[in-house]
Amino acid sequence: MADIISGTEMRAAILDELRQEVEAIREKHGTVPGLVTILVGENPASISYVTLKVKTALSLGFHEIQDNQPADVSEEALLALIDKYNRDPSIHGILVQLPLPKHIDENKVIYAIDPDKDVDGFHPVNLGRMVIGGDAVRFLPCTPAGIQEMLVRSGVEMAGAEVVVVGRSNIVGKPISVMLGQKGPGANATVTMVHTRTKDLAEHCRRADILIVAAGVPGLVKPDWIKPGATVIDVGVNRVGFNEKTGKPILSGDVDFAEASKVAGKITPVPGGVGPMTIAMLMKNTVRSAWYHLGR
Ligand SMILES: Nc1nc2c(c(=O)[nH]1)N[C@@H](CN(C=O)c1ccc(C(=O)N[C@@H](CCC(=O)O)C(=O)O)cc1)CN2
Repeated sequence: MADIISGTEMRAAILDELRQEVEAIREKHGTVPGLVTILVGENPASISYVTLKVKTALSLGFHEIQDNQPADVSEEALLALIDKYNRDPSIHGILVQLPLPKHIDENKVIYAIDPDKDVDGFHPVNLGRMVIGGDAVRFLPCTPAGIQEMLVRSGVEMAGAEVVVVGRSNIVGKPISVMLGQKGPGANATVTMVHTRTKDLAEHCRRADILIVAAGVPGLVKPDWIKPGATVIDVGVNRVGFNEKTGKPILSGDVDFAEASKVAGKITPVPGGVGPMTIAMLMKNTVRSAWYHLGR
């Protein structure tokens, strides 16, 4: 049976490390990292992610502003709000929860965030810095950064490994493909990015020493798509039903976890895998941003 890579346990360790940094910032500068989370509308998944982010930020002692806007807020009003936080010196990180309602141009909103406060790492300036790599990097997108951190902390050898990434989103597939193919520690892999329209998708997956699945299709990857002993990172957090007893959604990954565990060497669960790491990395980026703004 595969070893389970627990994002929940790793998140706890990372948050402990960050708590010490928050203390160091407080002692040195008499202030704390400031994060604003902007939520538009009432998408249940977004509400639950933002609630987790706010709770985590407060548990670390951040200055946290939760700015909720109605679903029909105008694009203009949202851009004005971002401008306000861009100019607020107590705020080091601005997060706009995605997806946004259809009448708002997501790219316009992302571009409006000051790249030096873009703790999501979605602004083209930060994506460009990520592609350049090395010292140019400022904020890595949170889910890919969480995946890389999980691999490093689990002792998975990436240098020379065959990595197959299923999915080509701007949030996960594209950035993680670049990051793991970079020169440097926790990288140097040979990366293939595929998607649900790739011919012989299963065949590509079978070559992977590290298989990263971010397609948003529940149960897409079957056990016979996995090379025996491979590391499988399941990024899918799909809501496939609702548990009336617990009052919580039923979550399923993009990988058939029970069967895949019999073939893989290491595997991440859903829930409790990549998701918690996404939030830990957001906190890490916000602490990093505070250091930058305070002139470390
Ligand atoms: N502005 C952003 N929007 C979105 C991002 C993002 O990084 N920035 N990523 C996703 C959603 N996401 C973060 O916002 C996210 C997804 C999942 C989790 C998580 O902890 N999942 C838990 C289960 C939680 C549940 O009950 O639903 C788990 O996997 O264990 C955190 C954050 C899209 N939007």
